[in-house]
Amino acid sequence: MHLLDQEQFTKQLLYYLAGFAGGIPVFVLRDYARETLSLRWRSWMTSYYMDRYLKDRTFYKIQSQSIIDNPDQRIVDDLSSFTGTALAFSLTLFNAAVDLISFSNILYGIYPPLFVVLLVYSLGGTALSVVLGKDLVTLNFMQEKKEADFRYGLVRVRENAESIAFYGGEGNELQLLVERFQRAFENLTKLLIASRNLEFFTNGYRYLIQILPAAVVAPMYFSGKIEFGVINQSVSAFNHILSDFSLIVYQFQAISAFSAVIERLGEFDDILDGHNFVDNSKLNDTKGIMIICRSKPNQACLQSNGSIAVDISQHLLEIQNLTLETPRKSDILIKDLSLAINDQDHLLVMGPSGSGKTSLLRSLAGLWTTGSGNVIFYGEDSAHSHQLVSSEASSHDPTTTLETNEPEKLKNTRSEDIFFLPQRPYMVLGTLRQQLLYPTWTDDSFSEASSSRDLLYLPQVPTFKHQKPSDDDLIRMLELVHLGGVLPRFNGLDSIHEWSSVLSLGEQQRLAFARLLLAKPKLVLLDESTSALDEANEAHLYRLIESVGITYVSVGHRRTLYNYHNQVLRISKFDPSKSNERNWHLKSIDKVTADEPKKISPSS
Ligand SMILES: Nc1ncnc2c1ncn2[C@@H]1O[C@H](COP(=O)(O)OP(=O)(O)OP(=O)(O)O)[C@@H](O)[C@H]1O
Repeated sequence: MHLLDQEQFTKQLLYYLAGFAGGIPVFVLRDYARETLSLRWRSWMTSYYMDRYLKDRTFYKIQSQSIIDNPDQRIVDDLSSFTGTALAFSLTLFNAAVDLISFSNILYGIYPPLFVVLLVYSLGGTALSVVLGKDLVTLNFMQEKKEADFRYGLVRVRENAESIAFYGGEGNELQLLVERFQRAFENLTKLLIASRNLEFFTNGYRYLIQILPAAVVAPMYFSGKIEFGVINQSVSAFNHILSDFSLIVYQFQAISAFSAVIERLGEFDDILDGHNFVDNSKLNDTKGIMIICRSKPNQACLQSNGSIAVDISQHLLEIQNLTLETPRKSDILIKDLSLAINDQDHLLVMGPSGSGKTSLLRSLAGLWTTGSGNVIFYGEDSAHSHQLVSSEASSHDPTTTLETNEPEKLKNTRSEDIFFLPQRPYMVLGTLRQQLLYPTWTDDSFSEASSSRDLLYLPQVPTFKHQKPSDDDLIRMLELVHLGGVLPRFNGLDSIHEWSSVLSLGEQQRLAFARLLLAKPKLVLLDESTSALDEANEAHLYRLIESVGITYVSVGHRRTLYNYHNQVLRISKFDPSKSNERNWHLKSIDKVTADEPKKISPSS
């Protein structure tokens, strides 16, 4: 025995210090590498999920069919915890496997039955903890949802701050928010109780077994079969193996939270892959509205029925026997509509509120496909000729579409020859330049300069035939739509503001027209796009778009709009008792104004 061996002590001290100096960088760098890997994985997954979320109008279908809650939270929080936890668990599993191999030998060498008892004990404990904690997965799932609902409530207050302030609706908002928080709070209380109950079991499981190795091995020491140090060795090996075998028991709460995250992401993934959407056309037993893009024929040719020779070389849009129904409930809005729109043949759609004017535009845009009939867009460029069918209608046999001599490709992208201006001008988050370029071009100065570019899954952005406008073009366009004053007010094109709050509705509508004039499509569908403008500005904008050769279909109520259109489509509310009658009629503007008492001229 070495008593008072200072030399050996110093040597051991130095070993310890050397181990310390070597170990610290290894541990720190291991954690750093794990975090970096998790971040890279998250970056890739986030951009991959966002790409699929925005593709094929999935975001619209999710919202309009209310299929899953809070897709935003799934992209932000769930993906982050999935990547972080998945990596952490993989490392924990790896460590446990290495640990198990190292210590199993030791314990098995000391006393094999102890190893077997430990194995049985931990398997039993794992099974019991799964039974006791089965509610935790559901509770964690609900907790994620309720927290996200509460946060979304707060975001809505921020987005609608002005309307709420005008209404003086703070009291109601507070009550609604408190209710949402309360739901999250109640669920969290249940979650805490379930965790507490599980903790009773986990702690009992952890400490009850502690006396076993000493109790079993100590008699062997007393009978002189083993040395005293072996008792400690067996207790230590026993505890290592216990925690390796008991990973599920000890980490049950983290595992149940992870399962909830996987469940939420799995659900989202199915939706993004196109499963679970309601196929309204199948529900309603109708064919669905087909949207077809074709290249324009060079000369007059026969129409598909082959009977009458019609010059369709000037056609931009043709609607054939369109019967439009609302989604799900399938109330008929428009019955058997057929019309054609030629170049510079501007159509005004009128009718009482709720008759289906906006819905007609929705069907032309492919957002609503419930009903039957065909919508054919004629484009200039055969390279852009394709059959555009929304995903609901795409389940139909493509051979049932119109006969055509041209090859038609199934594709689900919007033709750049058509532009839609929705009823509510939409302002994107970003600079004034981005507002103007939207949606035709992207301002990629940020992503090109960004150092994280390589980490992201970059979706392919379609290229457009028009060249991207220069800053001078953008400034000229702002002046053209009478928005020149906005530039000095907000310090140029690079300024970032909450544009939907800092610009008046009329200014936003003018900005939307600037986008339209920059994109110069062949055809634009305008849904009450000048409703917030004075008559002089309205007349100015209509003349501008006509002068650059854009043909337009407008929805509106004002009679001043007669001045800028050639024909009027008047839709009346569909009467189910006259289900075979059409609820629309088309008149030339001269006939309409002759029937009306007085044509109203703009004050300009
Ligand atoms: N998502 C939907 N599901 C079912 N019905 C809908 C949906 N959206 C709108 N509707 C209904 O369809 C009908 C037509 O709506 P639409 O917005 O086309 O009317 P509109 O003629 O444009 O009215 P307004 O002039 O008031 O804007 C309305 O009765 C409306 O309630």
